[in-house]
Amino acid sequence: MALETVAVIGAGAWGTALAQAAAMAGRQVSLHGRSPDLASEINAFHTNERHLPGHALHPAITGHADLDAAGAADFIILAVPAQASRDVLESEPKLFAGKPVVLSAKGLEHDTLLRQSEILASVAPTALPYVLSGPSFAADVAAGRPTAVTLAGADAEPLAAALAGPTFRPYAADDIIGVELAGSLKNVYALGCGAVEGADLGASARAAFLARAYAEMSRLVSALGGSPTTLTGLAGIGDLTLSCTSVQSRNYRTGLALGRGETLEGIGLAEGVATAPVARDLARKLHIDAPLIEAVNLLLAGGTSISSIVAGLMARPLKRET
Ligand SMILES: NC(=O)C1=CN([C@@H]2O[C@H](COP(=O)(O)OP(=O)(O)OC[C@H]3O[C@@H](n4cnc5c(N)ncnc54)[C@H](OP(=O)(O)O)[C@@H]3O)[C@@H](O)[C@H]2O)C=CC1
Ligand SMILES: O=C(CO)COP(=O)(O)O
Repeated sequence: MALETVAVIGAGAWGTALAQAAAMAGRQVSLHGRSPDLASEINAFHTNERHLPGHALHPAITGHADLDAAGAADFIILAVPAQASRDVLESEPKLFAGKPVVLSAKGLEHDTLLRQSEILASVAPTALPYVLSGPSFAADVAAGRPTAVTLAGADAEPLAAALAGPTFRPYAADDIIGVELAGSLKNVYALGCGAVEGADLGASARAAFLARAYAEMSRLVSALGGSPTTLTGLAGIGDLTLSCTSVQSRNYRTGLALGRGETLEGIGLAEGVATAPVARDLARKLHIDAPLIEAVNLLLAGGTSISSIVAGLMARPLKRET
């Protein structure tokens, strides 16, 4: 199967960074947003100042304000926010039929509780699903800083090779479920870790939160059919650590602001806010103990102080560490 040309749908920070990585890997890239002004900016100036300021984009990237040119691409990368993926897929389902589609949003769908690959399967059942996840900030990828990610799907090696460059290293994997859940859940935990920091609860509390988040995530991944081994890799502990410790993460910064009692304006997309109630509902449905996801939901709902949320967590019955 030819993998020379790629259409990246979603010209936000991540879509633009992945377009840059694909172009640096030698691919011809069409980058599809929804603003004619942005398409003109990409074509005339090779920049995306709104979503990825300060980066010179590779000349192999062309900007588009519709999906017309995407049909000719050998494979597609979908990079719109998790709650927008269905709309985009449903707007042009034939575009995805029979093609490799790399899903890169990190979130679970409201109401349906579906993962991104489940949404793709429901809209375009013949599409070939792949999931790209792992510790990778758009600005780092676009700047050509060394980044390693997981690319999960059937026989993912050729696609990994098509995206690999001197500074972008995808590792092929099989476990779509585990990789998707890890990418989605880490955003919820990043909110919690940010809040721990924002409320000045200390570095010990943050490390405890991170370790217990890993244990909780392992329970959920196992119960939902993923492999806990996936969590030992880039998409698991790699991304959880990055997002729970770096102020570059919008989810972490959102948690920081919540912990400090500040407003959330200007931080940008924090996928964990939409995914937190979905993760809670999934855990409850499966009778999985998920106290940290419950705690983050309490925090997001407002009306309960952080100190009483933390007191509730600390007062839970003592148990063996599993
Ligand atoms: N930024 C990062 O470092 C990383 C992000 N991700 C994931 O990538 C996904 C996208 O995030 P990111 O690019 O950062 O977000 P941004 O906010 O930077 O960009 C979102 C993009 O999606 C477009 N969009 C929003 N809603 C719709 C819609 N309904 N239909 C079509 N297009 C839409 C926006 O268009 P418009 O500009 O017109 O509003 C914008 O181009 C998220 O799931 C995130 O978790 C994953 C790894 C790293
Ligand atoms: O997923 C990311 C890094 O791997 C980006 O994190 P934020 O969406 O929290 O900025």
